[in-house]
Amino acid sequence: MSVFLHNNHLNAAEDDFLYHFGFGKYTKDLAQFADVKFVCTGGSAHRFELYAKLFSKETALPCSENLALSDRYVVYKTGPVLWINHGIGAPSLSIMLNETLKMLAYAGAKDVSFIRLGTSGGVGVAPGTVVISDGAINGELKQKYVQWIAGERVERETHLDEGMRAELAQSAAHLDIPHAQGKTLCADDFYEGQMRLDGFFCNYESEDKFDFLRKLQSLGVRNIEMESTCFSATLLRAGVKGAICCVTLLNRMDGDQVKLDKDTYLEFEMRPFRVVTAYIRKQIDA
Ligand SMILES: O=P(O)(O)O[C@@H]1C[C@H](O)[C@@H](CO)O1
Ligand SMILES: O=c1cc[nH]c(=O)[nH]1
Repeated sequence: MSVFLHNNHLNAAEDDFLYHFGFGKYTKDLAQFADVKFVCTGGSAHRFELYAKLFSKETALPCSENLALSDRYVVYKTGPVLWINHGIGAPSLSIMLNETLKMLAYAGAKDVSFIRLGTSGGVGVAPGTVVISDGAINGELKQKYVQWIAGERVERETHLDEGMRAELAQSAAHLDIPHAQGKTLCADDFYEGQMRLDGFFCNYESEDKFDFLRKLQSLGVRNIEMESTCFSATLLRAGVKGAICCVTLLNRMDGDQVKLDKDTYLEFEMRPFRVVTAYIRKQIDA
């Protein structure tokens, strides 16, 4: 199904400059994105440059240079797969999704799926576990994404594609990568919103934190990050399939600080990549 614009103010004949990518309809031939089938995204620019170049090496698909002309995001293309970082949190992710979805709509891309490859904090799961999300909940512990528009509170449904989740889980199993299925809490900050005790501010006690983590566990939550509700709700609204694959850097039941040595961090960061690229290569048989 085509990615189509949900905005009748945009005129097909007029220019549209995608400011945060640094290019637009009249400055870059967006037709080059017509064959895109997968958009892989996650927080850090360096991670997605690394992923794009590794995927290119493994598949012999050529890797573009960074197609973004701004310093906000990177956009790499390897055949039918785009690699775009989204920064930290829903506001940054929302900008990236809006501009990526417009770019794909202008290009006439069809049957595109988005996958978030990220890091997270585990809730009762060991560090290094790849959590493949079956739902996203917000800070109110509801499966909703809340936007404020015109001073009004707008609630959006969150949803993740069950077929993709199951196939990603199968891919993890085949690769012997420790994985779990569960809901993901999308917090609006890294410290108090995730009930860390090590932020600059902390007005609650340790037992409050553990009460909350146990409550999350009882709701089926297995990890905490900062983009899942915006990611899943925006894609549902756009009519595009989405999945979330985040490795845990720690078990929050055992502490708050991320204290991995560089090699372990890099090995953990490669786990979602290995799971997702095995899944993608099966789809595009590259
Ligand atoms: O994709 P990343 O690794 O950025 O996801 C998590 C959630 C926040 O973006 C960030 C906080 O450390 O990592
Ligand atoms: O604990 C963590 C680790 C990574 N990202 C988060 O949002 N929380």
